Amino acid sequence: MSGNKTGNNNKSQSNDKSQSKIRANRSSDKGARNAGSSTRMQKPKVSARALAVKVLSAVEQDGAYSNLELNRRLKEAELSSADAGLATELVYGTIARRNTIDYYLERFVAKGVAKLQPWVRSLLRISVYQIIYLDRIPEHAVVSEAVNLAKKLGHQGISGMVNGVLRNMIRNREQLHIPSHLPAAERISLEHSHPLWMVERWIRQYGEETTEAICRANNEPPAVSVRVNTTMTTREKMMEEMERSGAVVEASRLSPDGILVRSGGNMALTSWYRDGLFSVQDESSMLVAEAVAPEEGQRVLDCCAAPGGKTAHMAEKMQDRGHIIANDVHAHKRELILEQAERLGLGCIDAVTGDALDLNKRYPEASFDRILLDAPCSGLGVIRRKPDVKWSKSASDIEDISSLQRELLDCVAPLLKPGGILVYSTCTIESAENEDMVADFLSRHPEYQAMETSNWSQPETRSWQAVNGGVQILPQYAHSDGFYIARLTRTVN
Ligand SMILES: C[S@@+](CC[C@H](N)C(=O)[O-])C[C@H]1O[C@@H](n2cnc3c(N)ncnc32)[C@H](O)[C@@H]1O
Repeated sequence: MSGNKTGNNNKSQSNDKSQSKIRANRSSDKGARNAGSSTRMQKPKVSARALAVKVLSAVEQDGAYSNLELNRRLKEAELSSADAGLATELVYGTIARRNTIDYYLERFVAKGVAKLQPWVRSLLRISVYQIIYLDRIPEHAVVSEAVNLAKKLGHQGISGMVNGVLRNMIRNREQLHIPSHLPAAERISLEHSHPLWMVERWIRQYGEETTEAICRANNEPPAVSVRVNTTMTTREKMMEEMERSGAVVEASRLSPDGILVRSGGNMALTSWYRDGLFSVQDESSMLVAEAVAPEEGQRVLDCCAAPGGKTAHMAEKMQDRGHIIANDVHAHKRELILEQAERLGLGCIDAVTGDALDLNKRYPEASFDRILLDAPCSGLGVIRRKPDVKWSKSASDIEDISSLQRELLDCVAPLLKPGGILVYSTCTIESAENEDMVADFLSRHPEYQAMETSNWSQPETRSWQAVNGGVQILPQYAHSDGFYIARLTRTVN
């Protein structure tokens, strides 16, 4: 019996290991391009592991965003591409697997993980991450690197403790598994490293099996995909050009404008990107403009537009003919929208700053053919890209953001022309922010109706759960981000 359990766990760990390997390859791809011509011979200012420890400590202690902190420190450190890849892997992997790692560490750290100094905790976590999830680094190397770093950052006592904990774990490796007899929520939370409250919430919404699939998918490395700027080229031509240069690409089955890039380096650093031939965007996110289906010459309102990915996609679909008002509450984000528009050569976008809750005071009733409300949300659909979201959000954040979403919908609803289309989208999988939100809106707005999802979706997406004119995309369906997209119309009075 126990042999079986261990067997299962080993299997899931080896799958996890191969997933991490893919993530590492992708990271070092990214590192290679990021490092660019500055791949240096001289000794780097800091090692990959020291950098990862500093980033993780800043995330935990100061609430820093892992991506910003990592990018800033990578720029300063000038690591080789391989080391930049390792540092990236250690930061994201350790954040993604934090629950599981701490569960294992807890048995070996005498005074408890919570009582450790933040940098020591981070050092132990990255070391356990390497031991469990990376098969390319020998265990003895993990221990000696950790001990050396502990000596450098602390003192002899700490390095001795680090040495003892890690060696003890390696000696007792058979203890590193999650008991299968635990209640489902607890087991999923520990095995796939998600907070218990989140797992319990998803089990209530989706059931155990789907919740486990969501959590497993959230630990996969995200795919790289680009959206072709159809005002400049076609998907076929773009794919041919990318293949000629050695990239491995395939056409997205979700979006007619999307290309999946299986290998080819950091797409945002290519001349194609600089010249505006494509944008880097997740496949689920590309479906939003598909649902809006803006037509040439129309007047479109994008209520919460920054940084402008979907605004630009809508402008491309309109062949840059018509008028899109791209609004965002943050003045500094207007620049981001303008940069996108300029890079992509799109002139029909008018970027404005203001609270979307005031849009009904700024524009006359029934003045737009299309409205996109890509609402601020809890972001629980993009955990693969931003694993910190798991640990930084709470159930009360979902309640707070839901009440803003409700107000936003009410405020922009009168601005749509009868017969027009309003798309409400989020990058979360929380029903309170998604189908329940739309059901509540429809119950209070008899002038609105849900539209058939099959009119805008691709054959691939037709089997996905469709409720109230909306499609709930879960991350395991097509290995794309979790999104909700609802398409509503205002009936002609
Ligand atoms: C999900 S993001 C939008 C992403 C964007 N649609 C894209 O595709 O690039 C939500 C945006 O809403 C903005 N936002 C938050 N509250 C807002 C409000 N009250 N009014 C207008 N914009 C708001 C945020 O600044 C953020 O940029």
